[in-house]
Amino acid sequence: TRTSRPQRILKAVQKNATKGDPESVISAIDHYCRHKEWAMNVGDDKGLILDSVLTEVNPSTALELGTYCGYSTVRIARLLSPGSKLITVEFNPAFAAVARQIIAYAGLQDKITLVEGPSGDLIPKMKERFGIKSFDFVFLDHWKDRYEPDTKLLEDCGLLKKGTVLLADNVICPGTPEYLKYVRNSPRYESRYYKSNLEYSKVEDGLEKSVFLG
Ligand SMILES: O=C(NC/C=C/[C@H]1OC[C@H](O)[C@@H]1O)c1cc([N+](=O)[O-])cc(O)c1O
Ligand SMILES: [Mg+2]
Repeated sequence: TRTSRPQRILKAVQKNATKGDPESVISAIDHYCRHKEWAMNVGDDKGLILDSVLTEVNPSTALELGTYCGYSTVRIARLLSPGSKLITVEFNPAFAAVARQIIAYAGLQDKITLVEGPSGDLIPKMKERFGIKSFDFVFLDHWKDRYEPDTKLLEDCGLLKKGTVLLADNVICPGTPEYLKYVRNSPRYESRYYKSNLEYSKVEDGLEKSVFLG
């Protein structure tokens, strides 16, 4: 049977990127997805906003919901200070298998823990399993109808602290209306919209940055 799109993305990385060089892995994926076949990576345009927010926050402990092929996982981990950690959650085992290989190709496996399973089940286990007190930064990029319930779950599990930054992809396209309503109306968050475009496209999309006020 045909290869999968994630497998073709992995092949493009192995062919065009340099082992141990995260920038070349990011460029290889962006080039493939812009010129060969679209894929749901956060991409280069929104990726620059992700980079700038990350540099500002400089998280010691970060969480990503929705790994897919590991594009944003590599984007985040490459900017982490020594000793900082990123936990990334992926439900789909086939996606996770490709992501592990792309993360290893970038040489970032020591900074990243990829956990397979539903975010709703894994979030309540974060403290006991990974010794996490709280997250400094959360990137939401998984199923769009899970952003709001998982944010409430992170609150209820005491995984957010005063100043934790949530950054959500796709708040316009495909859209996350319930999540936007929640963070923009809740007195516990200070939210701001960063207008951009859907990855490898001219369609509008953007990132919502929400600071937890405690
Ligand atoms: O569904 C999207 N992401 C959710 C990913 C869902 C997958 O990741 C978690 C789970 O394994 C699921 O199979 C998405 C969709 C579009 N899109 O334009 O359709 C653009 C994006 O940036 C997206 O993150
Ligand atoms: Mg996305």
